Amino acid sequence: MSDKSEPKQAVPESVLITGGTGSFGHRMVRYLLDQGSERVHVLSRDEAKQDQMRHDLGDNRIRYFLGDVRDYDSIRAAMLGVTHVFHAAALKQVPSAEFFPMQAVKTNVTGSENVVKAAEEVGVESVVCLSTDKAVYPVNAMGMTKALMEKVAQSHGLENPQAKTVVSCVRYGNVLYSRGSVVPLFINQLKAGKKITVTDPDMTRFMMSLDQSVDLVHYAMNNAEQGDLFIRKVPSCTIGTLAAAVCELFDRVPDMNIIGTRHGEKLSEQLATREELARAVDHGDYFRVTADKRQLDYTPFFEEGSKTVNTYEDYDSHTARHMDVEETKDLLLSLPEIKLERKNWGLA
Ligand SMILES: O=c1ccn([C@@H]2O[C@H](COP(=O)(O)OP(=O)(O)O[C@H]3O[C@H](CO)[C@@H](O)[C@H](O)[C@H]3O)[C@@H](O)[C@H]2O)c(=O)[nH]1
Repeated sequence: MSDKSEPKQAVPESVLITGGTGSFGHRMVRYLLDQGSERVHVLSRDEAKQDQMRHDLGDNRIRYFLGDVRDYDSIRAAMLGVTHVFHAAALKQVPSAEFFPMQAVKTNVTGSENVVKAAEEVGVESVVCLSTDKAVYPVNAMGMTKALMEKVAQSHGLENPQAKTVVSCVRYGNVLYSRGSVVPLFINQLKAGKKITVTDPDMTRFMMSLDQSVDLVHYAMNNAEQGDLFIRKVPSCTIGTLAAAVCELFDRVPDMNIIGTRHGEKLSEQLATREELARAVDHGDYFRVTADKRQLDYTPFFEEGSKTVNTYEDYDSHTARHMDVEETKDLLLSLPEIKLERKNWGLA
C-alpha cells in the first residue's frame, strides 16, 4: 500500500529531547533552533556534556535538565511546558548491555515506560521513541531491550484508547560517524599508521547520516498515528566496501587486519520483518508500520492468520540495495565531520 498524500512538515514549537547531549540530540537541537523552535529542553545525566553543549550552542532557547529516564520525577519536570518529546536516551552499546543486561532493562525499557507515562500525565502531544535495527530478531541485550521499548511504546495506545499523547517509534540502522562507531575508528587507525581492524568484510549494515535520522524523527513527529513505527529506507554496504571507501578518501592503500565477528554481532541486520512489511504503508522515503490493533482480544492471536505475510521478505541488509565504493564515498563525503577530517589531512 502506498500513501500519496502530502506529508506534514510543521516545526514543533517546543520539544524535550531525552539523552539530548548525544550525537543525535546535539544535531537535532541545532536543527530545531535553525527551523525556529521557540523552546528546546535537553534532559541528560552528564553535567559536563551539558556544559560543553551550552558553550557550543549558546542559545537561550535551550534549557538543560539534569536527570535520568529511570527517575520519573526528573522526566516529568523536564516535560513541563513542551508539546513534543524525542526520546533518544538509551544504553546503546552492545558490549555494556551484554555485561549488564538489567542496566539496559532499567534504562531502555522501564525508562521508556516512564517517558511515555509522564508525557500522558503532562499532556504532551506526541512522543517519538528512537529504536534500532538491532531490535529486529535481536541477539543481544541491547537489541532485546530496544525491542521491548517498541512494545512499551505501542502498548500505550492499546491500553489507553482515549490517550492524549500519540506515541510512535522510529527504527534506523548505523549512523555514520556516530560516537564510538566504526568510521571514526578506521580514521584514527589510518592516522596512527596502523592496519584497520575489519571484523568480517562480508558483514553488511544499513548506513545513513545523522541528518537522515533527524529527518526521520521529524517526519514521525508530524505524521504518526498512535503506535506507528517509521523506518527510513536506506541502502546497505559490506564492511569491506566501507573500509575501502574510507581508505580511498584518506588516500591510503587498504591494509586490513581481519579480526572476526565480535560478541553479540549479526552478519546482517534487519530493519523490518516480513510481518511488519505486510502491514506497512509506503511513504516514499519511509515505511509506516501501523500498530497491531488486536486490542485485548486474544482470539486473533490464536485463530486468525494473514495470507499475505508469506509474499514479503524481511528488509535485510544482505538483500537490500548495496552501495559500491563510489556511492559509499559520496555518502561519507556528505558528512561535515569527514570534510573537516580531510581538510585537516590536507586532502580537500
Ligand atoms: O573494529 C571494528 C569495529 C566494527 N566493525 C564493523 O563495523 C560495523 C559497524 O560497527 P559499529 O560502528 O561498532 O556499529 P554497530 O555495532 O553495528 O552498532 C551501532 O549501530 C547500531 C544500529 O545498528 C546502533 O543501535 C548502535 O548503538 C551502534 O553502536 C559492524 O559490522 C562491525 O562488525 C569492524 O569491521 N571493525
